[in-house]
Amino acid sequence: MAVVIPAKDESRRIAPTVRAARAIPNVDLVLVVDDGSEDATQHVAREAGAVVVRHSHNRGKASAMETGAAVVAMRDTADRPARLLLFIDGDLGESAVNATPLVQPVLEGTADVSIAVLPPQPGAGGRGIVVGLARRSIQAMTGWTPTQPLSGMRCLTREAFEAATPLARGWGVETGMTIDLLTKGFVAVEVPCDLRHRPSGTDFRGQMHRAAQYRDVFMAVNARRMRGVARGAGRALTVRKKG
Ligand SMILES: O=c1ccn([C@@H]2O[C@H](COP(=O)(O)OP(=O)(O)O)[C@@H](O)[C@H]2O)c(=O)[nH]1
Ligand SMILES: O=C(O)[C@@H](COP(=O)(O)O)O[C@H]1O[C@H](CO)[C@@H](O)[C@H](O)[C@H]1O
Repeated sequence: MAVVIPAKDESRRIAPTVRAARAIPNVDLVLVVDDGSEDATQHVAREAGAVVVRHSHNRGKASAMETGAAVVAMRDTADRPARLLLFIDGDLGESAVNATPLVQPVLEGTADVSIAVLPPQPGAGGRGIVVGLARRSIQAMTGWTPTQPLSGMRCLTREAFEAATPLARGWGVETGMTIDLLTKGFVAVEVPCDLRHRPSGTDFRGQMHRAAQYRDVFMAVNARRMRGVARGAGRALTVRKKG
């Protein structure tokens, strides 16, 4: 199994995150995708035992995830099944080992994607606006109501990952992935995990982050709605022709 960690300017937390990821059972590859960091993320991650690849420019989280999955595929071998992909954020620190419960349902085949549900995070300043948009959109398009639709800690099979590509850009990636997988018949499950991350507060920086999240989730949902409408129109056309 491979742990893929998209990381932008995470030099303060990436070392404990990598070490904890290496302690997750069945993990034989920890890959950090340095997404154009301006700090020492790549060096710190390498020293902690990760394989590191780097974007020369910042391309956003979704792009870092795609790069990570592509690099893992290059390291998969023909004599073994493709590695499961466990995506985690770079700011989890030691708590990253608590992503372990995500693996079992996917390994056993009871789910194609497992998604971490985090406990309340001290210092979190969100008001549920982006979360609400993502949750309602997923619910409307798939019938499934996730507790934490934006949660980025996810384990999935290679097959499910490929079915979810191309990923929605930036912060829309989780919402887009959930919609794409469920509409294609894959099974998702939420799993409580005792993870701690650096939450966005109520300061200007936090609000800017939420604005970007809102924009990306909105765009991911809209693109999928349009596709749904186009498919619907295609079907209607076929039915008319037959009639
Ligand atoms: O352009 C970016 C922005 C963020 N990240 C990484 O994506 C993960 C999630 O980002 P963050 O923790 O800032 O977002 P949150 O989960 O708090 O919304 C972290 O490992 C970041 O370093 C990235 O790879 N590229
Ligand atoms: O930035 C935040 O505080 C929220 C998004 O803002 P809102 O609470 O929807 O206004 O998103 C974060 O918190 C979620 C949990 O409530 C996590 O699932 C997200 O990964 C995190 O970005």
